Amino acid sequence: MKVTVVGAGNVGATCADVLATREIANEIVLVDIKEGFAEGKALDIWQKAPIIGYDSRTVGVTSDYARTADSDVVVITSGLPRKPGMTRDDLISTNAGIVKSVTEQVVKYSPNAIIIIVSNPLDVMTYQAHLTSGLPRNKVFGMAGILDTARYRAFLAEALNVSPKDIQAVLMGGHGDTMVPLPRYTTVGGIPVTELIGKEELDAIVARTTNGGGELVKLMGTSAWYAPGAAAAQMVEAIVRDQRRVFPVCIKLEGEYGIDGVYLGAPVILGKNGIEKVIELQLNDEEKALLETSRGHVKEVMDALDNMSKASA
Ligand SMILES: NC(=O)C1=CN([C@@H]2O[C@H](COP(=O)(O)OP(=O)(O)OC[C@H]3O[C@@H](n4cnc5c(N)ncnc54)[C@H](O)[C@@H]3O)[C@@H](O)[C@H]2O)C=CC1
Ligand SMILES: O=C([O-])CC(=O)C(=O)O
Repeated sequence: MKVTVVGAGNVGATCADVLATREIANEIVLVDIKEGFAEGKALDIWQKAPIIGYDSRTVGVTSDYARTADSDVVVITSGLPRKPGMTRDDLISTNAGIVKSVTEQVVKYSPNAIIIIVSNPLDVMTYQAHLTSGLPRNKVFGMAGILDTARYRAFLAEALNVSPKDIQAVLMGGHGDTMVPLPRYTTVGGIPVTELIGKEELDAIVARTTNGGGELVKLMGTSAWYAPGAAAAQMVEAIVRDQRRVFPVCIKLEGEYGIDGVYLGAPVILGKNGIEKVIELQLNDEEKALLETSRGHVKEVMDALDNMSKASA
């Protein structure tokens, strides 16, 4: 299996490192626009192989997409991260151009690849990649839900003093302030979380999760990368190993949840064809209202992208 990761910065290099360390693909190509940067990161990861003990090969290139040809999966992380005081949406004008030009090169050399978008604003950059690639929705989708639920699971594990492995959770909606955590679907070793934690503490954890990216931006001056890179690698693994994992993923909804043509997080089955199935939960009225708010917000940003594209045409 051949996997390309575009953007050799914090998230892209971490993703490539997890892919190599866990031998998820035997060939991993890292691409960046900055001269020599991807080459250096790939070489460093390859030099870690004898120490940790893996044989996945990492190769770095500067904008040489011919070297990415016939990739099975491509992860796009290229683009600016936000700084304190910014929202993810503030990145739209710069990152839309980057995601567009990168996607053009990716599909030119790997027309059959499955594309996973990571660049922000996530839902709208996934829309951009879909517009540029012309790929069906099962082959171009975004990473956010695994990260958002991982944060939520980590906070809960700390509060309950249990292993994060035993916390199962799903969330929906856009990757931003309007994300829709679903505590009703959270279990701890099969036990509904509401039996183990009080409402006030759970509400505080949900609120911290919603602001999970912002908390790290404030602490570090740039956004997170260890968990995001690992989350993207976990999606690649589900695809290349045809695991049929159930994850929340950003996908174009086509009638599910009564929503058509908007990119939002929803639970799916992820396997060798990319998105194998969108799972429809029976949301209650409160959850439906939160999802509607999220839909409205993401649609506004999608419309802003359409207007930007018209203005520059
Ligand atoms: N979906 C999610 O949950 C998350 C998304 N992100 C987003 O991922 C993106 C990357 O974040 P970081 O890795 O921290 O940023 P970074 O600045 O460390 O790395 C970005 C890399 O993209 C490269 N790049 C820029 N234009 C390019 C082009 N045209 N072709 C190839 N490479 C290009 C840059 O040279 C840089 O090395 C940001 O947009 C960030 O907001 C970050 C964390 C989580
Ligand atoms: O917060 C950011 O800008 C990066 C991101 O999407 C996250 O870490 O959730």
